[in-house]
Order: sequence, then structure tokens, then C-alpha cells
Amino acid sequence: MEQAQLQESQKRCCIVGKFETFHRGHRKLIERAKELCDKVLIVSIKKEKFTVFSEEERKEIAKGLSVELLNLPFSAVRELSPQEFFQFLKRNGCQVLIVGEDWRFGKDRKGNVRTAKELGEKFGIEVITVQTEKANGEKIATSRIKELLKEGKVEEANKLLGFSYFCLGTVTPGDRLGRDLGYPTLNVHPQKEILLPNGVYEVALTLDGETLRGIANLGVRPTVSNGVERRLEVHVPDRELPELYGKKVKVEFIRFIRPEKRFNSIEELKKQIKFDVENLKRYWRDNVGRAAEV
Ligand SMILES: Cc1cc2nc3c(=O)[nH]c(=O)nc-3n(C[C@H](O)[C@H](O)[C@H](O)COP(=O)(O)O)c2cc1C
Ligand SMILES: Nc1ncnc2c1ncn2[C@@H]1O[C@H](COP(=O)(O)OP(=O)(O)OP(=O)(O)O)[C@@H](O)[C@H]1O
Repeated sequence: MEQAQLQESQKRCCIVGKFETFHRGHRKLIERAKELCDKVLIVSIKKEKFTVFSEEERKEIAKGLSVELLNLPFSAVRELSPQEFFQFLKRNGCQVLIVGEDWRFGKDRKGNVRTAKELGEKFGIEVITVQTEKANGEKIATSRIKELLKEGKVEEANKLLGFSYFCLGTVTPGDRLGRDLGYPTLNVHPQKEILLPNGVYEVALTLDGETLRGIANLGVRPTVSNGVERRLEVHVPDRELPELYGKKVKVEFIRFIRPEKRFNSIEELKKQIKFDVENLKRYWRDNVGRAAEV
């Protein structure tokens, strides 16, 4: 029995697909793979540009899930027949293949789960099917997550992702206006274009391994600038942050608070920020124990 368990745990599971977002559907496959195998390899095939997460962000997600990520351009597999595709998997040491119910593979997407099971028998690769993960009766899909993010519905997007939409970025100097306003902000230069609309968001800021709750303005700051350059500025209430220029940070978007606005004076902007911050602090007090993560 022990020997059998040992052999089972040394198996290598593969999962193949675009894997743009690692949403709850993708992660159901990963969880199943981890139950069955010691090593899990994600073969991520990129057809078009990924826009939700940068390459480094996807690597970070994969690392957090303890899976190996192999990125392949679509051109590397486009011409492979279903049979050649299985030969490719075999060469990569794949012993178990985990697939969603509607998985298609091989040239012109000719292969399906049935073909996969047949080829699996031939090549000695066990093919395991996982049921589609749905939310409100609909298959969880990256396209829906993108739509929600673009509409500013970050909480709904996060529910489908199963974690908070985030960006990694570098701290850059701002105009030092925030300090005069009484609300100093950390300017974060993100690695990608953030899909969310301009606005004020509840966020979680991770720096040097510590996660702090904060409030961010994502936008062009129409009150104080000519409104062209998009910026991400994070304010951490009741906390004096040291000089952090050049540091890599992570900003998770938890909740949309309000759209960005142009105020007639700095005084009005200051009053609004005070209102936003006080409201958020009250919200945190009223929701003690609520984790930053979904
Ligand atoms: C919670 C919060 C809300 C904000 N809302 C707005 C806004 O609605 N309109 C706007 O023009 N700027 C807004 N800002 C941006 C401020 O104008 C900006 O933080 C300030 O100009 C400081 O910029 P600096 O860090 O480059 O010095 C907001 C900032 C924070 C922290
Ligand atoms: N909601 C889901 N539930 C279960 N499995 C899923 C779900 N979405 C995708 N999968 C599976 O994950 C694997 C990788 O899929 P891939 O990244 O190519 O996604 P997809 O089906 O095109 O979905 P999406 O566009 O949402 O990323 C495939 O085996 C696919 O069937």
C-alpha cells in the first residue's frame, strides 16, 4: 500500500491550455492534479497577447500554487496532429493529463476528450476529466473576467478568479502633492495596463512581504494635472511609509469605491479624500475579520 502511494505521488501531471488567468475553473484542474501527482506542469499556450496579467505576474501566481509553468507560443503546437500532441506530452514526461470537459487540442482543435482518452491508452498517459466550474449557471471564463474588470466590477471579477485582481509594479516618485494634501501616496508604475476604469479602489498593498490595507486612486488626477498620464497611487491610512523608490510592490484591487472626479479646488478634493478614507476605515471596523483576499 505504502509503495503504491509512493509511486502515485511521484507521478507528473500535466494540464494544457491558454491559462491566461488561473481562474477558479483552471484551479479546479490544478487541485485535482495536486491530489494525484507530486509534480504539476502547466503547459500554457499563448495564441494572442495576454492582457489580464503580465508574464511575471503569471509566474508569481504559478509559484504561489506550487506548479511549474511552461509557456509555449501557439506556433510551437499549431501544426501538431492530436497524435503528435500526445507524443509531445510524452516527451515532456507527462503521465497524467488533466482536462476540462470541453478541452480541445491538436491541429484545428480536432482532438476532444474522447480522442484524448484513446490516445492516452496508446501512449500510457492517464486522462482525467474535471467538470466545468460554473458561477451563476455560466462557465467561468477569462473573457467574462475581462469584461467585468473593464466595467469596474472588480468584486465580481475577483469572485470568478478566486483571488484578487492585482498588479506588480515599481514605486516611482510622484509630485509630492499628496503630502501637502495630508494624504501621502505611493506612486506605483504597473507592469501592464490595468484593465479597470479610472476610479478610487479599496486595495491591499504588499511590500517586503507585508500586506497593508489601503485606498488607491487609479487615473489621470484631473483636479491637479492636465489629465493625460494615467497613474496608480496608493494611500495607506495611519501609516508613515518610508522612501520606497525603485521597490517592487503588489497592489490587489479589492473593491470599487467611486469614479475619479475633477474637483473645482484642491480644498474640495481634500474634503472628498478625507470622506473616502474615513468611510473606508469605518467599513474596515464594521467588517472585522474580513480577509483582504476573496
Ligand atoms: C483616496 C484618493 C482619492 C483621490 N481621488 C481623486 C479624484 O477624484 N480626482 C483627482 O483629480 N485626484 C484624486 N486623487 C489624486 C490626488 O490628486 C493625488 O493623490 C495628489 O495629487 C497627490 O499626487 P502625488 O502623489 O503625485 O503628489 C485621489 C487620491 C487619493 C489618495
Ligand atoms: N470553468 C472551467 N471549469 C473547468 N475547467 C475549465 C474551465 N475553464 C477552462 N477549463 C479547462 O482548463 C484548461 C485550460 O483551459 P484554457 O486556459 O485553454 O481555457 P478556456 O477553456 O479557453 O477558458 P478561458 O478562456 O476561461 O481561459 C482546459 O482543460 C479547459 O477545459
